[in-house]
Amino acid sequence: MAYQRKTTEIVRSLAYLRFRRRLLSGLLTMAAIAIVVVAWQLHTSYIDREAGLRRQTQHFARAMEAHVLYAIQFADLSLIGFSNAIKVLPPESSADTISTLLSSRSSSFTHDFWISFIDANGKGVATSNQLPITGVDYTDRDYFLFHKNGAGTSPYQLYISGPSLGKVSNQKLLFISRRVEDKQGRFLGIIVAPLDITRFAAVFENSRITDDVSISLIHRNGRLIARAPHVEAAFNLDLSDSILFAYLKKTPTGTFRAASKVDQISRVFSYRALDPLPLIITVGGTDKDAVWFASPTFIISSIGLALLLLLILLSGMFALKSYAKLEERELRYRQLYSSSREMEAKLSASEERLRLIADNLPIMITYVDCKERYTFTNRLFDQVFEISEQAALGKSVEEVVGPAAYAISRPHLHKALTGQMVYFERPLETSKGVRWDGISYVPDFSPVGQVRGLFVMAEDITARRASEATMKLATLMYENSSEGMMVTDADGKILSVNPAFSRLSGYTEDEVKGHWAYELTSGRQDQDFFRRMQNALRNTGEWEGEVWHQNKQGEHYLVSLRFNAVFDENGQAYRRVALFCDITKKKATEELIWRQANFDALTGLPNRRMFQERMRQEIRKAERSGLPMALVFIDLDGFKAVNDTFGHSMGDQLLKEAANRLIHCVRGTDVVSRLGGDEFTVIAGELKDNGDVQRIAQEILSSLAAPFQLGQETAHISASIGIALFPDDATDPEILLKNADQAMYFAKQHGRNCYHYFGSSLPVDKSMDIHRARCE
Ligand SMILES: Nc1nc2c(ncn2[C@@H]2O[C@H](COP(=O)(O)OP(=O)(O)OP(=O)(O)O)[C@@H](O)[C@H]2O)c(=O)[nH]1
Repeated sequence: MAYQRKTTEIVRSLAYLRFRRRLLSGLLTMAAIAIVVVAWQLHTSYIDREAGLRRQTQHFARAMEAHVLYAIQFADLSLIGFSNAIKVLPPESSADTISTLLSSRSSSFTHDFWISFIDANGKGVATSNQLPITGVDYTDRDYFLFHKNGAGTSPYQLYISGPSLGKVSNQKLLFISRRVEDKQGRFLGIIVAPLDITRFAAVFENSRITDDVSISLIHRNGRLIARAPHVEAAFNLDLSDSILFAYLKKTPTGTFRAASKVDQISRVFSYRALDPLPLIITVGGTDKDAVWFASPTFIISSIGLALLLLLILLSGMFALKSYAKLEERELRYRQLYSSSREMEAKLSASEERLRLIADNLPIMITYVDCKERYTFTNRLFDQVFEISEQAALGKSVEEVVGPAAYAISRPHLHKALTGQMVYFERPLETSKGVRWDGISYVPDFSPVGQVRGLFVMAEDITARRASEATMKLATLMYENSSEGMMVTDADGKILSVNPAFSRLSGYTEDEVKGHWAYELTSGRQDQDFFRRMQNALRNTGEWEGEVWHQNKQGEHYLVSLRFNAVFDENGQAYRRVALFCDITKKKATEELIWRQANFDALTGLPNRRMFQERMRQEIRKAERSGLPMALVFIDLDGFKAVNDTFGHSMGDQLLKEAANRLIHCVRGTDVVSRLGGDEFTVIAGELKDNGDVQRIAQEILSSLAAPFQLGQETAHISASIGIALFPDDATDPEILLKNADQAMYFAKQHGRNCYHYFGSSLPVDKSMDIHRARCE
């Protein structure tokens, strides 16, 4: 996922960058075009303005030309008039005459110029304005030299000299002059009109429509005559090396752009050569006042361009933003689409998995809608109800489960449809018998909280029900058994006991729970006993036996105990069940019976039966050890008389005393028995010395011969003893007894109070070896 997302982001970024690059180049192209268009427009505007300026300066130049020509012509007319007048004056006319003549007409002159007459010698004669020029030498003036020398070439030519200061007036003047001749053509002098150039400058100044306009009157010799503005500074400035004169060589009128030599301002100059006069009018103009960047065209263009650029920028940004949004949306859609596809695939897989799970679950799963109709069933459901899913879908619960099962389900169904979770158990008749199901109804809520159906799960609990019944029975048995029961863990720690155990031991379950089972024992058994028990439990899981327990009151009681192990699925014993039964009384009864059967009730000695048993045992022992064994048969002598004399009970008392004395006469390993009446036996085993039996017999004879104190009475008896040896005298116990009896008989026959050996190798009579008791 992380890798995919990263990849998507990279793709998006690249696309975005590509779009941005293209957009940027498009916008830059548009901006460049807009700038070019605006620049072209501005340029056109500039050209137009320049052309306008040219036209304007040309127009001005023509106007100024007219003005200058008019001023020159006007002054020239006066020159011509005075020239003709002087010409006709008599030669002897004095300077005063000429002065009068000039003065007479001075009122008709404007203040722009006056008239002076200079004689043929270059001396000032008179002026129209009464300036004292008489006698002033003008021979150095160019106009004097021109007219004097050039008389032959063009005697009436108007001469315009360069600007200069008046010698008398000291004013800035432009001199126009004519030659004056008499009728014979002799040179009389020069008539000069000094023109006040400030007048020109004033006219020029007044004619300027804007401050940046310059109007100049220039002489052909390169000297600047009059100018507006800066007339003072510009006067007589030498412009002969300026570009104007370069143009003049090409054409008498024209326009060019150049920096003014006077104020260094770049202007468009239009010039006009006032041919044939040696004068040039220049009018220079700038668009300074109509500042180019303040011009409407420029402003509009600039604003338009700025707006256009802004628009381009904004549209670019908008386009970028829109693209980013679009891309983002597209990415989102793509992710959504992808995730929805993934989700769809997951859902499909999940649905398949769910179906797989549902079909393989060991429980029935269905979905029932609000109308109690199945919309989903799993395989087990179909198998149990022996119906295909297709057939089950759309069918009602009652139709599928049958009226009997439905009658049980209906109230639960209705309860679940109210929104409650329901669990109940229901039997179902199937073709395989009765099946019990634990059924859960889980309501399915719509997003608005309404129950729109039920998830139904039915678990087969037939076995559990049966097991529960068994358990119930087992519990009943456990609780009501007369046998004590105890459950421990594998190590013997008590987990539970039943009431019978409590009755038996006096302990309640709480008192023994958690204790070790061996704590109940009385301590009568040794460690070996418990070790054997543990081994048996470990090896077989079972043990059975009798154990002495101690109850709560401290009393010991014997229990018959049976341990059985309960194994887990791994075959390990994890519980042990013990059954207890108090056998103390039974055991006592058995003991009594046994004692009664095997012991003499009067003396407590083994009786004949026990004697025989012990005989067999001793014979086996003798056989194993190879040591001889002796059977000593004792019969009391004169006992009947004791009975008869002192009574039966005294007889009994004597018998008991006799038994006691016998026990004291024998070794600890020897067995003393009473065969009945006044007959006793001693089994003396493992005889290492032949004298052992003899010593016993002697001891018995003397012991029994001693008087018996029976209450207030004293009784005297003796004993006759017969001895038979194993294996010498017999190997069979019965024969051995018979032989011993027989030997005793012979002892009795031979005087009593003695013992006699039975010897099998001797004739009966002779084999009898009678021994008298020491007391004899
Ligand atoms: N007091 C008493 N007498 C018994 C018991 N059993 C048997 N007797 C009697 O013991 C006597 C035994 O008889 P005998 O052995 O002939 O008497 P005895 O006087 O010893 O005779 P000999 O053996 O020949 O010396 C009989 O009188 C029995 O009645 C018993 O348990 N108690």
